[in-house]
Amino acid sequence: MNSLVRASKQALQNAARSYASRGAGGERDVVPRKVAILGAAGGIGQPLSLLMKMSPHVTNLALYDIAGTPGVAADVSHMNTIAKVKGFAGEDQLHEALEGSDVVIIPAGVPRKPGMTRDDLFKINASIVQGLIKACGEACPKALLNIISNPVNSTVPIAAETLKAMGVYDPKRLFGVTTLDLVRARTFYADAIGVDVNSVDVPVVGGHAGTTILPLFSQARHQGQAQKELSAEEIDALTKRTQDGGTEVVQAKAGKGSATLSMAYAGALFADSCLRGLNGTAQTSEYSMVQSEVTSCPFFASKVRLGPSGAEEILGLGELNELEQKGLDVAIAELTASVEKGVKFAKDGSL
Ligand SMILES: NC(=O)C1=CN([C@@H]2O[C@H](COP(=O)(O)OP(=O)(O)OC[C@H]3O[C@@H](n4cnc5c(N)ncnc54)[C@H](O)[C@@H]3O)[C@@H](O)[C@H]2O)C=CC1
Ligand SMILES: O=C([O-])CC(=O)C(=O)O
Repeated sequence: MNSLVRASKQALQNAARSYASRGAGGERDVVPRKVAILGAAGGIGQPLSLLMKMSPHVTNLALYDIAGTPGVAADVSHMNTIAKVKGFAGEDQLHEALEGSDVVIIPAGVPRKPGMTRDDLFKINASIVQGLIKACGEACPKALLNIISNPVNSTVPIAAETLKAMGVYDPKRLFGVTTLDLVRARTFYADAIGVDVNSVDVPVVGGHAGTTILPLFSQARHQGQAQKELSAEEIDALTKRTQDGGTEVVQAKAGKGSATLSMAYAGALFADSCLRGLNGTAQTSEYSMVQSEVTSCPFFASKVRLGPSGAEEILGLGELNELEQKGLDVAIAELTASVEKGVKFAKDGSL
C-alpha cells in the first residue's frame, strides 16, 4: 500500500476516533512537524494543502501565497485532523510562515499553456523560486526543500546556487519533485499489462521535462499474473506517454493550466516520505532530482534513501538496456544544459 493511501486511511481513522471521543482529551504519540506550502492558493497548492492536512505526520501547516491564503487556510482548518493550520499572505508574512519548518513545499509560479515548454516558464519562475529560496535560507535553513515549480531541471540548480551564496547549502536537503513521473509510469504500465497498480514499481530517472524523463521499463516490477507481455513498440509508446504526460494534461486543459490534482497527490506522497525519513522510519525512499554523482550531470533524479538528515544515500541506476542507455545519453545532454542555465541565472541574473 502506498504511503498516501496509508496516510489517508490513517487520517480517516484519526478523524473517526476524535469524532467518537470528542472531549475525551485525545492524547497521541506524534512527532511535532511543521510543513510550509509556498504557492498554497494555486491550482496545485490548494489540493496539496488539503492532502497535507490529512497527513498523520503534520502537526503544523503554514499556507503561504501572495494572496488568497486566508480563505484556503480557513477552509482546510475545519478538517478534524491533527495539523493546526495558518494562512500567510504577502511578502511581509513569508518569514513567519517559514520559521520552524521541517519541510517546505514550493509549487509557486506560473504553469504552462498549450504550445509552451516547461523551459518557457523560466523567465518568470526563476526569479519567483530564487526569492522564495532566499527566504528559506534565512528563516529555515535546515528545512527539507521540495521544489515543484517548473522548469524543475533549472529551478533546483537555481535553489542550490542561491543557498550556496548564502552559505547555507546542504545538498541533502534540496529536492526536485519528480514523483509525478513515477506516478504516471506506474499507472500507464499497470493499465498496459493488466495488473493491480498498487503492485507496480517502475523506476523513472533523469530530470523533469520531455526526453530528460527516463522511465526504465526494463526494471519494472509487479506482483500477480500480467495479462499481457509488452512488445518493444508498446514499451516505446509507454516511454513517450510518460515523457509527454504533462503535455497530455496541458492540452486537455486547453489553456486552463497544467496538472494540479495528480501533482498535488504526487507532491503529498513525496513530502510525506520526507517527513517519515525525518522521523527515522526505516526503508523510506523516493525518486527525486538531487545533487548527484550518479552521472556526469551535477543534478539528476534517481532513487534516494530518506532519513533524519534528508537524502542520506543516492542509489545508482542499475542495469539499462541498449535503448535506455541511448535515452540516458540524450537526457544527460539536455539536463546538463538546463542545469547550466539555472546556475548562470543564479550567478549573474541572465535569463
Ligand atoms: N514538478 C512537477 O511535476 C510539476 C510542476 N508544476 C509546476 O508547478 C507550478 C505551479 O502550478 P499551478 O499550481 O498549476 O499554478 P497556479 O498558477 O495555479 O498557482 C501558482 C500559485 O503560485 C503563486 N505565486 C506566484 N508567485 C508567488 C510568490 N512569489 N510567492 C508565493 N506564491 C506565488 C500564485 O499566486 C498562485 O497561487 C508551475 O510552475 C507548474 O509548471 C506543475 C505540475 C507538475
Ligand atoms: O507539464 C507541465 O507543465 C506540468 C508538469 O510538470 C507535469 O505535469 O509534469
